[in-house]
Amino acid sequence: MLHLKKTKKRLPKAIIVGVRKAGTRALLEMLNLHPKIAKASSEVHFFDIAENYEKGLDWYRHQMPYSYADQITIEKSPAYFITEETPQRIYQMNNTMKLLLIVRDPTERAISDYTQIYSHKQEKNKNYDRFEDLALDPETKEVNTHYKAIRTSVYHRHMSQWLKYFPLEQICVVDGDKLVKDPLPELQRVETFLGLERYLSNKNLYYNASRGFYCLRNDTMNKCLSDSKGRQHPDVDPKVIAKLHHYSAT
Ligand SMILES: Nc1ncnc2c1ncn2[C@@H]1O[C@H](COP(=O)(O)OS(=O)(=O)O)[C@@H](OP(=O)(O)O)[C@H]1O
Repeated sequence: MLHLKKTKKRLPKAIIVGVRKAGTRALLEMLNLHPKIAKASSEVHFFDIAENYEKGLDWYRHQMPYSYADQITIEKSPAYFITEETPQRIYQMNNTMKLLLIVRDPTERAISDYTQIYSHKQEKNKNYDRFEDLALDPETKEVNTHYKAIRTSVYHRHMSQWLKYFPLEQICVVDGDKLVKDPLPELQRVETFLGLERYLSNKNLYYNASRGFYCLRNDTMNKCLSDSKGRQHPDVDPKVIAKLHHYSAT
């Protein structure tokens, strides 16, 4: 009881705003190994879903974990990054909010996004188009810039909305490809950005060869992320990949 008295639900001081399929869950879970971080377990979707936003800040606070005064509450909702209203809404709540954005090679991210939807369709025994057929315009055979998985990967377009409200110093961009290969340096950059003492070390991370990813450990547990992370991507026609790479680079 005494313990509970010291804790309460607090609004986040940092938010992982996206990008979907870039490693948002890995980033949140890894940061949560730090004793000064308290994470909201599920995606809250407060700022991007009108129905939730209308419930107000008390509702939002209620979705947060209990935390001590010296902890940083953090939530992740990857759809925030691409939802136009979100930057202004976060700014209105707290213009000192620290924003974390994790990105990944845009073409790989688009294929990962496709793979998630494909896998959900398969679970329901539904057919789904090939990635190539969605990613290219059926007539011109050029990149289909209307396809959502491709639009989401145009990071600079979404970023410009955030920069209308927040200075770059308030946005920490994490390299999702580096977080997969060698997570600690990325995590240490985030610790510094959040004003936290260095705590995370290689003791908190171990490579699991069968998963092909780093997994997490502290004094009481060790765990890998769920199987929905690290799905096998389809073999995509290299010509389509080349077109997408070219599109991202221009
Ligand atoms: N340590 C570790 N373990 C497992 N997975 C890891 C890890 N680090 C990064 N990733 C990558 O995270 C990708 C999923 O990204 P998100 O968590 O942002 O997806 S989601 O938007 O919340 O659905 C997921 O993408 P896919 O491989 O395409 O499934 C992973 O590559």
